[in-house]
Amino acid sequence: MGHPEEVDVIVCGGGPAGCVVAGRLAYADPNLKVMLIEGGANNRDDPWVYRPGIFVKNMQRDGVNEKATFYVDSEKSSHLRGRRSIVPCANILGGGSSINFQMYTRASASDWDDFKQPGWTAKDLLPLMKRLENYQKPTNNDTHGYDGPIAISNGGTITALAQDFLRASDALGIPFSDDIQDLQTSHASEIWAKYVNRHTGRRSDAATAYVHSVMDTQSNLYLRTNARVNRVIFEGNKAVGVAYVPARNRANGGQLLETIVKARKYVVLSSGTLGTPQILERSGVGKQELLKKLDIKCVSDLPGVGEEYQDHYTTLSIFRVSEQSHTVDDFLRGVPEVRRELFQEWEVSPEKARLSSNSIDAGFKIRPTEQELKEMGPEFNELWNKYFKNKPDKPVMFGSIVSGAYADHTLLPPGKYITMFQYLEYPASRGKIHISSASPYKEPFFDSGFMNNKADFAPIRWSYKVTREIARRMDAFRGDLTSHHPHFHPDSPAACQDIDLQTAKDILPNGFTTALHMGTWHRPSEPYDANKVHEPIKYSKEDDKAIDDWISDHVETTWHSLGTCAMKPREEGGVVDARLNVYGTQNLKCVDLSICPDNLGTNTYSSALLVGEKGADLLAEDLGLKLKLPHAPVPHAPIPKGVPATQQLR
Ligand SMILES: Cc1cc2nc3c(=O)[nH]c(=O)nc-3n(C[C@H](O)[C@H](O)[C@H](O)COP(=O)(O)OP(=O)(O)OC[C@H]3O[C@@H](n4cnc5c(N)ncnc54)[C@H](O)[C@@H]3O)c2cc1C
Repeated sequence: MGHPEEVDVIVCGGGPAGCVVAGRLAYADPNLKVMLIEGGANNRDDPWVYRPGIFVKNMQRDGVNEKATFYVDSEKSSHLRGRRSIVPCANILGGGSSINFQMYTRASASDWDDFKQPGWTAKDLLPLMKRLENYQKPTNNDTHGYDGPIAISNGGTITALAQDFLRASDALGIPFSDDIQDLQTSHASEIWAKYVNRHTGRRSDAATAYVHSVMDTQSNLYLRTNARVNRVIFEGNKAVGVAYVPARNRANGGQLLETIVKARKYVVLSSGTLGTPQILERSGVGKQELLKKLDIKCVSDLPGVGEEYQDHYTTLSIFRVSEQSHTVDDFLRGVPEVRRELFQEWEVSPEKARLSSNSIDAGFKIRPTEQELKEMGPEFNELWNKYFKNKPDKPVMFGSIVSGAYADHTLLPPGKYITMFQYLEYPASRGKIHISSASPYKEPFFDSGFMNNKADFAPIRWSYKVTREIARRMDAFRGDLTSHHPHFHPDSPAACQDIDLQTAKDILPNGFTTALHMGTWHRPSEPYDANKVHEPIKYSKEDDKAIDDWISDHVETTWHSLGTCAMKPREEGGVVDARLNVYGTQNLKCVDLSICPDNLGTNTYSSALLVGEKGADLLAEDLGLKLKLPHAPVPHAPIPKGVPATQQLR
């Protein structure tokens, strides 16, 4: 079917927020013509999307994986000891929800209240949080929903390592809770839920939930993929359409090959935190001086566009575990028989298969004690007093355990691993993104801003220590993988220790070099026994410095970009108002995580969906529509036939 040249609403960018808006509006009124334009490929029925356990593959930067765009810092950062950070971002229909790690968490109530915008308090948003969820876990609070299109469950399996982690966390004063995603809990651990449908074993992505579901039953939702939105077309300051170009500039002698589509009622920008500000600037909405320099006609002078970029920061430390542990290392390494077994298991019974899981089964949210605060230095304490002290629902750090090494296995010795993730939830550092040319094919100027505020070091340092203490108290623990830890002085009591000799013999029982005396390379300890671990490791000032250097060298994105088109007053650098209208324009809204004026303490898929739901409500009001609840039934084709598929390794 050819695409119309004019529709009612154009949604630019098919991430979670864009999918919610396009799907909800099209489903509300079959006579409303809605077009969704997405820069990446269609995700429909792609087994490399819908099988939860293969998610790591989406992060391969090998020139073949097209599901992600990798934003690289334009300049080296002195805060990262001369390194450039890299922020991967989705490039596929469904956006982040088609490639993300599927970890389900939610922001604290005060995060939304802190936006200080009418209609955006946690109380206002709670009904929308509920209407998007198909919550498939037992719970004893009233904040979840059961009839929505997005499935949340524990996935196919929970590893014994997760229980080991929860017991060890409890020993350290982090109590177990049934549900720490109740918008209030800020210091507890839980079995970490996943965006996986427990009945089908599939990833619960936003395109399947909101877009394919509507396209299966109605014909008023037009989907254009592999098409990059170049700019919004204005008449005066009124948005009346968009111009898009092919995702690859490989024809037409390098000239722009624009296709114009008209929008009778609204243009919605949902191209994500790193995409939306670029479209705005190319369209003449941004800082006047920048637009002038690039010869772009200014429609609205908004210096806040592209500023105040935020993320969450991750460090990861890797530990050895016993050979008896169940980890996904051999699957990730590509051991053929293990891979075949797991893929076949998924084809036969996806609802209970190991692949119907991300192997991230447990995690915690934590706040420091008074004593810990004293050790965290003046910069963090100042931030604490301003930001956290009177907001008891805000955690400072998240932590989680992966049952395997989240790392390139070619760099690791044989054996089994767990990875401890430490996530800083409310960094004080800020970055920015701006176009460097009017061409949609030119790389933008990007500064992630990671660690450019000193206050961000102390909480990461603290949580590195906490997760190390947890690992040591786990029954499965067999040492630190020294390459993935700070380089402490060998004489320090904090120095990392690798596997003991028994574990070495378990890994390579017939190896001629197992337990070889080359003492400087392997510093084996006494056999590990978690029952004997009672005292925490003591760290000197020098050790803390080693941790801070390690943070500078290895801190990474948590893939939770937000904040570049903030919803706040125009005179404070705001880009959109509380109804998500772009200041100084008409018929133009931004609906994605770029609109967040402050950080949200959560893995951000839930928040992107929520912003999409709120945006859909606001647009429905503007258009005089009533959204239909529940949403269209979510398709799950092709239904597994109980036989192994042929195209498993592509
Ligand atoms: C690798 C990774 C792992 C993550 N893990 C988790 C997790 O475990 N749990 C969790 O809760 N969250 C996770 N997230 C975060 C979550 O997925 C994102 O916060 C969420 O997807 C953001 O939604 P969005 O709608 O704002 O934008 P995005 O998801 O970024 O979607 C924007 C879309 O717009 C498209 N686009 C961009 N520019 C253009 C253009 N010019 N024209 C047309 N289309 C364009 C992009 O291709 C993309 O599809 C992860 C994200 C990533 C990338």
